[in-house]
Amino acid sequence: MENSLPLHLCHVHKFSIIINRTYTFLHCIAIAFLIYYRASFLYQEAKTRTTPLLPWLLVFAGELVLSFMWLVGQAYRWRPVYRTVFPERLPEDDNKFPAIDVFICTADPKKEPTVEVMNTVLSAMALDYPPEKLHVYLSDDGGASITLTGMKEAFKFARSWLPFCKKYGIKTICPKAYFSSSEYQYADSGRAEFMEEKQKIKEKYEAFKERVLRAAEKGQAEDKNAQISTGAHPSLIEVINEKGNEATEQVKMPLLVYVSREKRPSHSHHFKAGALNVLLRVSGVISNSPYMLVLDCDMYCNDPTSARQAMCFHFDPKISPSLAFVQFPQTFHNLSKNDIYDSEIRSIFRILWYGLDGLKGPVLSGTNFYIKREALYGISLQKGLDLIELKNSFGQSNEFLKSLRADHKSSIDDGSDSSSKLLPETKVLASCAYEDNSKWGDEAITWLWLQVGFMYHSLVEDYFIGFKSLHCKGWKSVYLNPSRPQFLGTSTTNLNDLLTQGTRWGAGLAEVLISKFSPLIYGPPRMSLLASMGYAELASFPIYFFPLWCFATIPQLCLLNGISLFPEVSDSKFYIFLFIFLSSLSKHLYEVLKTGGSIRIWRNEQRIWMIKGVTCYFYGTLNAIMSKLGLSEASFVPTNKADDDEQAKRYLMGIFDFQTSTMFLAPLVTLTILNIVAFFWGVLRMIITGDWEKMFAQVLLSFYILIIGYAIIEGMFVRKDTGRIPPSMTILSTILSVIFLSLGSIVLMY
Ligand SMILES: O=c1ccn([C@@H]2O[C@H](COP(=O)(O)OP(=O)(O)O[C@H]3O[C@H](CO)[C@@H](O)[C@H](O)[C@H]3O)[C@@H](O)[C@H]2O)c(=O)[nH]1
Ligand SMILES: [Mn+2]
Repeated sequence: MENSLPLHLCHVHKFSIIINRTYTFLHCIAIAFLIYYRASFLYQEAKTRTTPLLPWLLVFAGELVLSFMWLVGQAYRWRPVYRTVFPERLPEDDNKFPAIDVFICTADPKKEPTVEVMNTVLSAMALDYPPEKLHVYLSDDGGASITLTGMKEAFKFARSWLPFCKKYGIKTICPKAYFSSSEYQYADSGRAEFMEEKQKIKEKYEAFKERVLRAAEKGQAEDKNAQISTGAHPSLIEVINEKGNEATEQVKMPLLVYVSREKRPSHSHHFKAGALNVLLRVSGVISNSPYMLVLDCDMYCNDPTSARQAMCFHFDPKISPSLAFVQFPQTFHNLSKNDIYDSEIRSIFRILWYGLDGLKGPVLSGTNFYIKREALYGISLQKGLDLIELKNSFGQSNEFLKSLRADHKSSIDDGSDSSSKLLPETKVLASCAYEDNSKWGDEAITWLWLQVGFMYHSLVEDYFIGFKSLHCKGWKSVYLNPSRPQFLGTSTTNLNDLLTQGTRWGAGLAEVLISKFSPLIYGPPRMSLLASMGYAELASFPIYFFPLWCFATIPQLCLLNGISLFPEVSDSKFYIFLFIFLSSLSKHLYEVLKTGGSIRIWRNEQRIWMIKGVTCYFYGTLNAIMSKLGLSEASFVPTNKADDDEQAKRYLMGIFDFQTSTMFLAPLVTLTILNIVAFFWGVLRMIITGDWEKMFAQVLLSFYILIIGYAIIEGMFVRKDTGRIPPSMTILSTILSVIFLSLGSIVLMY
């Protein structure tokens, strides 16, 4: 019986497909008309033209970029699919399950508080999976003693926490979340024994937390002058489970390993991708599980069943051979109902990934995925392998090379004491020099199979490896978004963090876009055109800066100079523009509403798209170009996961916090001022001349920008709190707009 029932189902959403394709068709026709209208202007004789060429060309270029983005984005709308799984149909015998290594990365104990990181560790240890098949590795790029101390404390607490979760079938397996959730308050509250035990565990948790916090305070003082500030430290690997204690242990515990790789200023450490590659090697010689779960340090497991859910796919012989990973969405515990910054990155996880799942599979999303080890090694482990080739690719460690053999038994399986025998080897594997003369992270395409691990080419290592090393090589992925969030993380909830993160993503994506791995060039020979288009839209996201800057400045400048850029309202061609404008807005609104959103969420998404477009996408593209020219170096500044009360409060109340750098504020405020001036001038002009048709489109555009960006006007003129836009910024931006207007008007005259 067991075998006849499917482990998972895939539903194609027919209704969405019909709506989406009809919309694509109609919008396409309208865009064709638009292009025809703009292009025919160029064939007019110069003398008969009523509009100067330059602004016309700029706006046309902006429209072309927008149309291109829209077109490649249709890939996501072509065939969205939704999946369900039936973990209860998996084999009952624990022995049949493959082992899983969990990789958790942390980098900076100041930005990533140790107690939170340990909560993630504890939640991963408490996954509903045979404990002897679960191995949890924490990579500590900060090399901070507090993290190691924290792990030892966490392990002690896990001895009580894991049995408690198991005994009572606790769903919220992250202790911090559990003790502040309703599951704690109400579940099973009738049973005295349960309540008593729960109280005891809570006390133990509090004590654990206290110890870690105290150690952190002490550690901060010690670390101040030590290695952590220089970013250099030797490698340190420690297996936390004390050997010999196992017999006395009441419950079996998953293996817990601390890994801090060596860091030297002379060696580029390649940020998270570098950390993950070290984890791959170290775990390779210790547990060598065929599957891995990758987690950011702030992404805790919110449900014990994700591993079994993922296995529903990895167990299916029909799709398993080509399946690289199962991706769960990133979901967050700190979101406000009025998510003004779109911290949820809503469209990605609620719309786009379903679309890709119907083509080739979702993009690897950095965290929350169960991936096959073999897919990351870039070779088929079954085949006979040449030793020299292997050393050239994987480095010199014989122990590690042994782990590549299909018949290899990991040191854990064969019962040998991993901590004493293998630790010297793991130190070598975690050293800076190990990757010299190897293919780890290498993006060269000299020989198709010669790339190993996570790629170093881009700051969005997740996107890049998913594209280049997995999907382009024929691997597939699936997207699973069950109604109960399986993982919950901390999202950026203030403007400064959001834009800093956005700039990093923008730079990473633009890096890929302008490289030889640009999805539209590198993709189509290796995967379907539609899937390449999906990847291309993401990679091109940063270039939204161009149309957004054009549309926030050129029509306004022209308006102030009495130059019309769009057809008059009485001209039938005006309706092409109106149709395109309204059709894109309403399609966006439809998608938001269909996925459970509201008009307010739609407004928030429009606004944050504009804000990011003129700031971080612009700077991201700039960074990518600079680093391509060798003028600057990439940097990965981890986001802040410690809460700032004042900023968090503002976010929860839906109020923008403008405490960010001039670099981000100046463009926002300048463009807003420019649009205020243009709008009022335009209205005045309409009233005075009585001719409202000629400039209607331009006035409407400014009006739209102003109502969507009203929060900025409020920040400048209405608010008095510390999160407002400082008056000095308003003055600076006014000066900038005057300069822009004067220079622009001079250029327009020629
Ligand atoms: O040198 C570094 C820098 C970062 N990290 C870790 O990488 C993770 C992600 O960093 P975070 O600061 O949270 O960045 P986000 O922008 O929130 O991360 C998103 O974007 C990254 C790519 O830019 C992906 O790797 C992440 O999975 C994705 O959640 C965290 O666990 C960090 O500790 C390291 O291990 N080493
Ligand atoms: Mn993060």
